[in-house]
Amino acid sequence: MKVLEEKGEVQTQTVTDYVNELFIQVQQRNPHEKEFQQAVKEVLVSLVPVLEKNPTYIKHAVLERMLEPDRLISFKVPWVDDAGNIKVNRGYRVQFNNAIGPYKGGLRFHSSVNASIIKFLGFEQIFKNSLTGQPIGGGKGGSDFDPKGKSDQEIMRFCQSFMTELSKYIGPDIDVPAGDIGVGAREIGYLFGQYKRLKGAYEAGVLTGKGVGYGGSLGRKEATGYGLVYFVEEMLKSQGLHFNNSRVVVSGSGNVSIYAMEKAIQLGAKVVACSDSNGYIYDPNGINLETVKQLKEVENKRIYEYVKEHPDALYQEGYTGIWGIPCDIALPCATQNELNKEAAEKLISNGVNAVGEGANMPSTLEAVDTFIHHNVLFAPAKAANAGGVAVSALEMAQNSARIAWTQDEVDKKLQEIMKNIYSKSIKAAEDYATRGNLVAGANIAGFIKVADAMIAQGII
Ligand SMILES: NC(=O)C1=CN([C@@H]2O[C@H](COP(=O)(O)OP(=O)(O)OC[C@H]3O[C@@H](n4cnc5c(N)ncnc54)[C@H](O)[C@@H]3O)[C@@H](O)[C@H]2O)C=CC1
Ligand SMILES: O=C(O)CCC(=O)C(=O)O
Repeated sequence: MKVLEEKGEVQTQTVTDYVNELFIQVQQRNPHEKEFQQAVKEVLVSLVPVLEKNPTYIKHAVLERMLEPDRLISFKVPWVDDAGNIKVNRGYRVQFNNAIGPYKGGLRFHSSVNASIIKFLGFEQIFKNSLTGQPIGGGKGGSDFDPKGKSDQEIMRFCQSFMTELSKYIGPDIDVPAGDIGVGAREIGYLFGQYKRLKGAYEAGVLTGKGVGYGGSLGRKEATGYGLVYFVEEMLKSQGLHFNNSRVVVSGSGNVSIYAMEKAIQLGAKVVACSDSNGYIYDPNGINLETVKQLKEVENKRIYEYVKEHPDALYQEGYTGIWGIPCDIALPCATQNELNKEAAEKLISNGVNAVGEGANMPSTLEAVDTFIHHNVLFAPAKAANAGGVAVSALEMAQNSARIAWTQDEVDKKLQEIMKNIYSKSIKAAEDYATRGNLVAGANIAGFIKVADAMIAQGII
């Protein structure tokens, strides 16, 4: 491909051809991995102006090297259920890129988990982690194990078996997993216990999201949801808007969703709807967060139970209908591709001002284009949900220094990090002629730091 003249002018068409060819290679090398291909496509399109201005990234084959994970580990996870039956699940860890720090990213336990989902998450994590400004590379992992309906003892046995294999590949300076869908403080506790037992050493920094009593950071539980709202507030402010007095719809009712609702309510918003994978609730009086926390964090119940305590609220089966509820701000916080073009159009026709992605890749490519085309303020996941991993990196820092910061100290650092990510993304969008487009800005700013580190470190 003749695009490598470092000093010569590189034609727009040529770079676009180069990027298109790269995408075809990704499709051929990763057939059937539609989520991974989707995540790659969004990034490649954003990077065209960067490659035009800096052909050195093409010369050094930075993208070719970045699109191939350093390694994808897949392993057997045998475990025994309460009835004595032997079960086998598949575990994964993708170690995508460690140019700027140890691999870092969560573990997802959900029946839908496969290589494509783990690779899309790991790929996005490279850019997100770079945006935080902290020394963390990109990784992700998980299993097709579904914790729903499993007893505590079954979950413990599964986690112990999973860690028995995973422990061969991780370490505080190698790869540091954390939680994601289906993995919270309970699972991290079991995983940490097994790692400690296998290594015979207390390596606190090997996992983040630990309980605060044994090396976890105050504020980690809240970090992704709070960080999302801090980011969106910054974006709203640029247009003279605020959460105060706004009407908000938040999908999901897990870790990210609950703390996004909490911070939005603290800032004066009225949150009128949330959901789980079965359906959604609409409460015209504003969601009672204590009830949601009790159902989801304590009792592990379905969201429809909410209406038993709040008779004015309505429950609807199906999770996409939530986007038909009129709101000023929509925060998709459940899972990938939960918001499609049709849902985006519905939100727009109902007058939505802003969308902030708490989940990873919750909007389809068509939905993102629709929001941008209609000038809806749009905060992409890589930037907007980076608060979780950012506080994970703060947890690693506290573990290394053997100190513990207060909730307030952590929260101040989180606010600062989210503001920086916002301004970095806005500036990158402006520098590369995509003014106001945070999708492009976040991809570009995240990419440049990692790409420069890769070039500095040679062909590896
Ligand atoms: N936990 C964290 O720190 C971070 C999580 N994320 C992303 O946020 C999203 C949510 O993660 P968590 O809150 O941690 O998980 P969680 O397991 O605590 O909650 C997930 C929520 O999404 C719902 N859900 C799952 N599949 C769904 C579907 N198909 N339709 C509708 N709802 C569905 C579940 O019912 C639950 O309410 C995921 O995309 C995750 O990758 C992103 C950054 C950090
Ligand atoms: O805290 C972490 O390391 C992981 C967070 C995560 O999985 C994510 O940002 O999607």
